[in-house]
Amino acid sequence: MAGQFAGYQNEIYLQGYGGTAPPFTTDATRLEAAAAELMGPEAYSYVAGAAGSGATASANRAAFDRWRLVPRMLTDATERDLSSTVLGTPLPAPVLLAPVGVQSIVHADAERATARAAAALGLPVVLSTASSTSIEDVAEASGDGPRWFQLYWPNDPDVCGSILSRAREAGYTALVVTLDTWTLAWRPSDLDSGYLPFLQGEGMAVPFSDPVFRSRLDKAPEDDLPSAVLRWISMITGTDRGWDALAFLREHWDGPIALKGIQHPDDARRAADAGMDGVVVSNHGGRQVDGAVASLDVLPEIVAAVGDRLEVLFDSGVRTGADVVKALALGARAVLLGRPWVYGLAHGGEDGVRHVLRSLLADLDLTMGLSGHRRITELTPAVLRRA
Ligand SMILES: Cc1cc2nc3c(=O)[nH]c(=O)nc-3n(C[C@H](O)[C@H](O)[C@H](O)COP(=O)(O)O)c2cc1C
Ligand SMILES: CC(C)CC(=O)C(=O)O
Repeated sequence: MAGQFAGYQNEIYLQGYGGTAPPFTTDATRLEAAAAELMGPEAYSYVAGAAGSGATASANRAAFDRWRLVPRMLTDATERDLSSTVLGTPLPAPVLLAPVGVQSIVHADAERATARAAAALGLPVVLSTASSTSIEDVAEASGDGPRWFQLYWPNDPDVCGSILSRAREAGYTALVVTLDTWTLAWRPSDLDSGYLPFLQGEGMAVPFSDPVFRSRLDKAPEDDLPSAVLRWISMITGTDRGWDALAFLREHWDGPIALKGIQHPDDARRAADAGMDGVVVSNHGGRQVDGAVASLDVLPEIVAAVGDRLEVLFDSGVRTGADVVKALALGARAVLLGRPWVYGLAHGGEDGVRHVLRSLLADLDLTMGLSGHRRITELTPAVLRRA
């Protein structure tokens, strides 16, 4: 197990990085800057953008900086095993690819490239309902790789049931239900450019390939795109459903279910009361409520509230190996990574995503070892100090 991921460091040095594999950097900030040059300005603004003033997106990063690792010496951490099981899925490391919609605006290979890169490393993709590739096509690209499905919850029960059964059929094992985006937030950069990918039919592969959704339309999407898009958007927006409605999902999904976008311990308790298997503590990477609390700042209290009843996953702001260690030490069972691999996709399709993931895993592996930790279970709040 020694160097299972850290070996990528040697590979990079040996090939004289500067280098042969895209995207030519291992640093999250430079990666984003280089992606900005490659992507169209609208697509870049959409991916990088945040709600409002960007206060929550910045707060997500600042929260990591308030915690520091305290490395231990002579612990014999040369042999390391980062493996873990998350919502029933055995993983080589507790890292997942966060659900990210409309990947066709970033690279022509879109979700297929991402699925292949993740499968090569044994990390799960969480396929977005707003995917630009169908559930079945991504499953094929993912092959034997682990895959989960993220639901934007249609208020038409038959459409919802149809999408869920397709995902189960296609081998997606866990369901992530996103609750924080029942309507899009105020996003100034997209508003200023008037850019909303969905209105151009991007990110519609899941509903448009669904026979039950299609039966709800007067005209097929191929004949009347705007009406089909608006019909779908009207199905997934609104908060007409309450906590009781989770019973429907429990009935229609026989695998684990996690609720994404949880930021308050009482909501986490309600998730547990509703028989959910997990929550994802997340503020959607600062893309929804501007001024919302940093995701990492609420993680400890949510773990304290429900950590013994369900699995607490985490996202928003993870950029480095040390960030992963900090979130796991504060009680996260696993972390989801968002924007960085999307920038990798922009750079080099499958190779770019793989490079970003391998870089993060190598950094995580080395940070664990150099801090004196051999296993994920050794990460507790005791390995951190407040800065
Ligand atoms: C371009 C983009 C599209 C996203 N699409 C979805 C989506 O379809 N479903 C979802 O639950 N979250 C979506 N998210 C949110 C991510 O799953 C995740 O919560 C967030 O990106 C994590 O923050 P990070 O980017 O700082 O790592 C999206 C994020 C971005 C940047
Ligand atoms: C609204 C979604 C379809 C995409 C999303 O989650 C996002 O842009 O943050």
